[in-house]
Amino acid sequence: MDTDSSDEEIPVLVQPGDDDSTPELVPAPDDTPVEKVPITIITGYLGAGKTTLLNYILTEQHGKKIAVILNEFGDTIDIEKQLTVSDADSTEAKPIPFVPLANGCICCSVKDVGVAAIENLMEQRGGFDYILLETTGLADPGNIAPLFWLDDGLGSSIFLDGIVTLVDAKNVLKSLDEGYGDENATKDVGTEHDHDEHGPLLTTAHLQISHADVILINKVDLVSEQELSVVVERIRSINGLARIETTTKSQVPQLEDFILDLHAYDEVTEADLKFSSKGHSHIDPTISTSTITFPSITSSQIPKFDEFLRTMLWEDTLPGNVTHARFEIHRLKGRISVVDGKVLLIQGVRNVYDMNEAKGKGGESGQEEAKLVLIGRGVDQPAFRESLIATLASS
Ligand SMILES: Nc1nc2c(ncn2[C@@H]2O[C@H](COP(=O)(O)OP(=O)(O)OP(=O)(O)O)[C@@H](O)[C@H]2O)c(=O)[nH]1
Ligand SMILES: [Zn+2]
Repeated sequence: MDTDSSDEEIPVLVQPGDDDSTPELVPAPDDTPVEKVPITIITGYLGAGKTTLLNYILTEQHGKKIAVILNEFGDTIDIEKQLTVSDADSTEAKPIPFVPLANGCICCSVKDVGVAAIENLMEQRGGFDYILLETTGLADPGNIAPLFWLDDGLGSSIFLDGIVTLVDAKNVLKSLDEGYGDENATKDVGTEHDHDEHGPLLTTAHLQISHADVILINKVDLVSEQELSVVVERIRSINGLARIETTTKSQVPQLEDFILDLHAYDEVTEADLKFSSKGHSHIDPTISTSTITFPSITSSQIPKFDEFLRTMLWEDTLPGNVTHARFEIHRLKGRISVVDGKVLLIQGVRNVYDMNEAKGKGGESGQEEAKLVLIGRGVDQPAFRESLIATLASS
């Protein structure tokens, strides 16, 4: 089942001159400015199909030399089998062992996805032009994503292209409701100072879904159509921004639409925000997506808007005199129109955010509605909009 029927028959991207099965990409000479290498984070609960997806990508024609990074050991699935385990206890100091794979791809494995490991990988420039990172099943992508989403340092050679989350159609509801097998599951919102032992359960499955740019609901062969629609609805209610696709054996119809070159962090289009505006739902008790709409702001209100974002994301509170319950923001996207015709694009992961001016003009000058989409816990409170409006109006 395709949950996004708007696009079909999108042509496969072909590298110029690539007409056989062994694409040759010419490494850039040392003195030319090198393009940033995209990294896609592949996350998903235990056994959801991450390794199956990587194997699938590596055998498909995509005209890219992909470096695959696995941050898990002891897995017995195909890719892992090809790894030399000699460096299993020390990946920091030694060069990362690379294993050549089909299609000119390479595979390496690091125990912890540390900055050092990636820098090490980047020294092999020219050897690859895309990085796929498979996280362990219990990883919280909100902790990993900001590592690759920086303005300097690593960010100069790598950019975060997107987060893809695999979901096991058969087990995901159990994971969300019971935190099955999940040592990270918690009922607290926020800090250790404010325990709420009766709050709804926050599981790793929630975190992986809430941070995703693309969600692949895999193993659809194991569920009925009715069960699947319950799963789709639940996931959509948690993350109203992500693109959702259903798969068997992780076989995505188009790699370029769902995995590679998503550019999920450098553009915020109106289409990106359209799903989330279909009203609020409370299907999942823990995480939801909420959209705040408001009129265009003036240039002089931009610092006020920034103050709202900073307070919300860095201080976990809302500016202005509003009362609100605790909240926790995982993902944020916005298009804010300014009356002079500019459009500001906002992107956030946890407490990291970025505000840029859109390259082209938005809609009609000053006519586009401003829209801010929040994904997280407790985001569905009217206080968010009240605080924003009050902060914009303050002097
Ligand atoms: N029935 C069915 N089985 C699948 C599907 N996709 C993957 N599997 C199987 O599910 C098991 C787990 O798949 P993996 O790709 O190893 O999952 P993973 O997310 O990498 O697992 P971990 O790394 O252990 O967290 C394997 O035995 C796969 O063959 C599917 O669509 N349907
Ligand atoms: Zn795996």
